[in-house]
Amino acid sequence: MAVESSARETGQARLPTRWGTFRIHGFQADNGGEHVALVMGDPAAAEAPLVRVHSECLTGDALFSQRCDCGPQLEAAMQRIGEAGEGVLVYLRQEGRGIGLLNKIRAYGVQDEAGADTVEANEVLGFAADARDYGVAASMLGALGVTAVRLMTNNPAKVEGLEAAGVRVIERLPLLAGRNPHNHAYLETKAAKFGHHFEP
Ligand SMILES: Nc1nc2c(ncn2[C@@H]2O[C@H](COP(=O)(O)OP(=O)(O)OP(=O)(O)O)[C@@H](O)[C@H]2O)c(=O)[nH]1
Ligand SMILES: [Zn+2]
Repeated sequence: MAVESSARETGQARLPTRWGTFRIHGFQADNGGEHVALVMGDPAAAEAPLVRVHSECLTGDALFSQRCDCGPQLEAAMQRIGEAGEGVLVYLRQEGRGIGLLNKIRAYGVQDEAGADTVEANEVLGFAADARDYGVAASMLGALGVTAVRLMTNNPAKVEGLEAAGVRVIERLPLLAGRNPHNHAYLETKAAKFGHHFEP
């Protein structure tokens, strides 16, 4: 995926959900990528609003896959923003840690057939273990008037990536949801190889 460094807003609308009514803002990245941000309250006026930067996972977010923890994390983040009455969910279309949906499915196949873990499978296919870039997320937050955040994530590379892109991460808030027998080994690999924090 070509590196995306900035995005411009293309339109916005009401988005009622189970957790309250957000405004959905559409963004187009400089390489044509399409991303959205769900906004509740007036995060631009807050010192450091609650923010989730969520990487697209069609299988987990929309198709109820239990191979990962993405769907329950997405729900938990939206619930927490709804309870707070203020915050931003940046939904980044960086499927499969940036390699895309079809390559992620190939990587799942390598995991199933060759016993590779999530990192090894990407490497077998010639990809970086994590090909994501957070420049576009920083650009979207900036367009929404947000420069400092309380970030819901377990991933230290996401904190570093956002800070390198100019977002001040005041606090990291754990987002523990959706552990199950099918994703246990995947989550252990994330902790061992990417340093994800899974302590409560
Ligand atoms: N290439 C690849 N991508 C995967 C795999 N499993 C999940 N993903 C993708 O990984 C991304 C989510 O990354 P995670 O590492 O689970 O979580 P994170 O966003 O880095 O960290 P959190 O903020 O704590 O959720 C989504 O884009 C998923 O589609 C896999 O086995 N291979
Ligand atoms: Zn997932």
